[in-house]
Amino acid sequence: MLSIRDVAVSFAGVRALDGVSLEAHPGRILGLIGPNGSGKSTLLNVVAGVIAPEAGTVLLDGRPLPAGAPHAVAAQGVARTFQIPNLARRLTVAQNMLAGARRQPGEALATLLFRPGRAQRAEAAAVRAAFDMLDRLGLAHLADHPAGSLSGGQQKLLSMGMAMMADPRLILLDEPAAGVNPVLVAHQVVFLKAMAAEGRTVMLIEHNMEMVADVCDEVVVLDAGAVIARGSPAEIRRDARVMRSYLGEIG
Ligand SMILES: Nc1ncnc2c1ncn2[C@@H]1O[C@H](COP(=O)(O)OP(=O)(O)OP(=O)(O)O)[C@@H](O)[C@H]1O
Repeated sequence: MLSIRDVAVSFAGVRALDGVSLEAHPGRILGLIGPNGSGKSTLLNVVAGVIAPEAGTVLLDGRPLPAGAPHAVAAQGVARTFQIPNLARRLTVAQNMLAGARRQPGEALATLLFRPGRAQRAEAAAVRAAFDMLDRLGLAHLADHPAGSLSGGQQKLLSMGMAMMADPRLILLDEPAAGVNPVLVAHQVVFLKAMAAEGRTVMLIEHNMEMVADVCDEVVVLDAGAVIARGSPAEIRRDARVMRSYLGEIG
C-alpha cells in the first residue's frame, strides 16, 4: 500500500502541495485529478523521488520511500511513465522494451565472467519477457521499427510496457491518455486493469474523465495543492465542490 502523509512542497515561496495525504491500495487504480497547476505532477514527482518534500512522508508497504532519490525509489519497486514518453527514438521498439527490464544478472561482470550460462539464460528470459509484453500491448508487429516512428499513442503504450518490465509494486502514470486516440486509450484501459488485477498499485494523473470513470476504483481531487474530495468516480462527479473547481474540464 502507498501512504502519502502530510506532504508539503513549495516552489520559490509558492505552495504547490499543502499537506496532502492519501492512500493507494494494491490491486486498485487510483485516479489523481484536478485543474491545471493543482499539484498533481508535483505529487507524482514526490512519490517517484524526483522532488524531496519539505514536510511529510511517503510509505510503501509501511516503509518510507527515500526522498529525492529516484533511483533508490525505483529500486523499491516503483515505476513511472512521463507525459512525454522517455524513449530511445532510434532504437527499435523491442530494444526499448528490453531496456525497461530490471537489471539482469548478465549485467554484473562477475556473473558474466564466472557464470556465463546463467547470464545467457537471464538474457534469453528478458528477451522473451519483452516480446510477451509487446504482444500484450498489441505492438509485437512493430518490434523491429524504430521507436521514434510510432504514433504518439503507441509510444505511450510502449512506455507503459517498459515501466511494467521492471515488475513494479507501484506504477505511476502521468496523463497516459493525453493526445491518444480512443482505440489506443481502450488498449491502455485493458492493460492497466490487468496490471491492477496482478496485485500492483496503480496511480494515474488523467484529464480524460471518460478514462478515469472507466478505469479508476477511487479518485482523489486536488485543488491548489490540497485534497478537496475523494471517492468513487461516480461520487466525484456528484461532488458540488469538485464541479465548482473543475467544471470546465469535467464536462
Ligand atoms: N519546477 C517548478 N518551479 C516552480 N514552480 C513549479 C515547478 N513545478 C511546478 N510548479 C508550480 O507548482 C504548482 C503545481 O504544479 P503541477 O505541475 O504539480 O500541477 P499539475 O496539477 O500537475 O498541473 P497540470 O495539470 O497542468 O500538469 C503550479 O503552480 C506550478 O506552476
